Amino acid sequence: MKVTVVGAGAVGATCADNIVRKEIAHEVVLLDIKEGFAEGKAQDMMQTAALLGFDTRISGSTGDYAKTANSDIVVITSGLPRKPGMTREELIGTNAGIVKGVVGSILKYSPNAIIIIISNPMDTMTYLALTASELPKNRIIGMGGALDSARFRYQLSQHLGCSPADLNAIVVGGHGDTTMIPLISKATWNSVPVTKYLSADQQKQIVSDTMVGGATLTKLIGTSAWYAPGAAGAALVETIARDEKKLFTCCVYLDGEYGQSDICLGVPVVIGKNGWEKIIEIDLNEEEKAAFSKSADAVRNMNDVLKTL
Ligand SMILES: NC(=O)C1=CN([C@@H]2O[C@H](COP(=O)(O)OP(=O)(O)OC[C@H]3O[C@@H](n4cnc5c(N)ncnc54)[C@H](O)[C@@H]3O)[C@@H](O)[C@H]2O)C=CC1
Ligand SMILES: O=C([O-])CC(=O)C(=O)O
Repeated sequence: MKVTVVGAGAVGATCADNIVRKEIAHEVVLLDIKEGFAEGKAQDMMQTAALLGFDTRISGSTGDYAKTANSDIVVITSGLPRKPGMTREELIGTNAGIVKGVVGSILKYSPNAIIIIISNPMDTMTYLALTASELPKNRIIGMGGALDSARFRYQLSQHLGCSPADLNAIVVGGHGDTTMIPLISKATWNSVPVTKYLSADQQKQIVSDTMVGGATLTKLIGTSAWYAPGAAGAALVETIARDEKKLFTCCVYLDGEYGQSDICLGVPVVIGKNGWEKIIEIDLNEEEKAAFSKSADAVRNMNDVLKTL
């Protein structure tokens, strides 16, 4: 199994580090356009092998896509992160060109790769990657919901005083401050609905803190987060590499599911060796359905911006 991570910045390097530590692939290539940056980070990670005892090989490359040839999975993290006060959507002008170029270069050398998109605005970048590449829809996966769901479980665990591992909770819809939908009505703590233990005010707080999870960290750190985003990217790589058939919320192409078409949006999917293999349609209540449709409208408006660039 060979994995390429494009973008050796905060998210890309963390994702690669998780992949090598867990020996998810036998070979990892880290690629960046900044001269020497990916090579340096790869060497630094490789020097942890003797300390941590893993056998994965990681190497770096400055823009030489030949080194990524025959990758099974490619994670795209290249592009600008937002600064405090910005929305993810504001990154579209710069990141669309980067993502489109990277997808083209990757496919020249790895025509069979499954591609995971992390660069923001992620829902629109996933749609762009799919429409520009014309790959089968199952091979393009946007990473956002896996992260947002982990943040939702974190927020719930803080209020419930429990382990996030004992919680089952997902976020669907877009990966934007106002477009994501934490499904609190469906969240359970060891199969008991969490709503049984939380006041209406607490529930409201948890939902809104989850939605601005990325913005909150961007304000605290000065740039956007990377530990959980990198770990979420690696979790998707692991599920594909090991054909685990795990359920994650991912941004995938909808063709009538959830009442939406010609859009990539976050829904629960089964992930395995073929990429995303099956969309799971859960029953949303009226409020959740309305939120999903509003989220789709906002993402569709961003997709329309692509035509003007
Ligand atoms: N979908 C999600 O859940 C998340 C998305 N993100 C997004 O991921 C992206 C990366 O974030 P960070 O790693 O924090 O940024 P960063 O600035 O630390 O790293 C980005 C890297 O991309 C490289 N790059 C730029 N153009 C490139 C090209 N054409 N080819 C190869 N490499 C190129 C840069 O040199 C830089 O090293 C941002 O767009 C950010 O908004 C970040 C966190 C979560
Ligand atoms: O907040 C950002 O801009 C980066 C991101 O998508 C996240 O951490 O959720």
